[in-house]
Amino acid sequence: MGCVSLLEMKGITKVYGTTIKTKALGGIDLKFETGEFSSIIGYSGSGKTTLLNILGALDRPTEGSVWFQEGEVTAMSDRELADFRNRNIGFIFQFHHLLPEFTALENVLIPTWIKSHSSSRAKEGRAKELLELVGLKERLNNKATDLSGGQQQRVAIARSLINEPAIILADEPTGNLDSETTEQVYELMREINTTLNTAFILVTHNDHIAAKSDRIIEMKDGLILKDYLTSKKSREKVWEEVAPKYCRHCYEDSEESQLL
Ligand SMILES: Nc1ncnc2c1ncn2[C@@H]1O[C@H](COP(=O)(O)OP(=O)(O)OP(=O)(O)O)[C@@H](O)[C@H]1O
Repeated sequence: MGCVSLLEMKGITKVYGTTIKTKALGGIDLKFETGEFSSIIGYSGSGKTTLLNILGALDRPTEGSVWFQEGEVTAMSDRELADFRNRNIGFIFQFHHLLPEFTALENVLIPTWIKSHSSSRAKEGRAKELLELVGLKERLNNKATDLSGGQQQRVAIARSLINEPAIILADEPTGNLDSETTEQVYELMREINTTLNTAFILVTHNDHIAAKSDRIIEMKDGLILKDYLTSKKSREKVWEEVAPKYCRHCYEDSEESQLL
């Protein structure tokens, strides 16, 4: 049984631990399509990161299956998984995991050291183009440690794109950035989404970013509480419903907002 969506999970559960067990995901079915820009939201401990890690084949579910187009990801060996991830999925994390002593250009090229289909000159050319796309044309040869937090995250975004993945998974990509840089990083992800048709799935606590997504998936206790497919027109309406729980600015003093 294949799948026609870009990425699909069927009946996914995840239990951590052997003696003390924590059920992080309680049976999830989700489909993601090419070019979708989705945000996963929910309180701390609701299972967002666990879900993202399973979607990205960084972790295996306890039960259920994950499909990428026609192939079953959960049936792959660890070696096949590593190759699958490298070819199809880009990752952006809150802490960008750049190699500090390497330049911006070298950091972007790291994923290509494993996947070597094109010539190194072509790859370097593409890495330079991507660094230009993220506004770092003048910083190619700066070491990662000599860049600001926002610039480092831009390098991480360029790096996530180097193997032309169909999908980018981002866990709190703006978690440690100020609001202006957050907005710039969001705009950049959107530009990539529209120009390259790359699907994005973000785990975010940032209500501005979630509010602008095409789709908002709300999790609670390891389950999908709601899955809002929004058009530009309906986005405001959806957010009016979701915001009372997640919008820090609207409900700064509420007990629930402290959990975010
Ligand atoms: N490696 C692990 N071992 C044991 N339990 C874990 C592990 N990772 C997560 N959990 C538990 O699984 C549940 C879901 O965690 P997860 O990190 O997916 O939630 P989250 O919604 O991403 O939270 P946050 O917003 O705080 O990052 C939580 O109860 C958490 O304590």
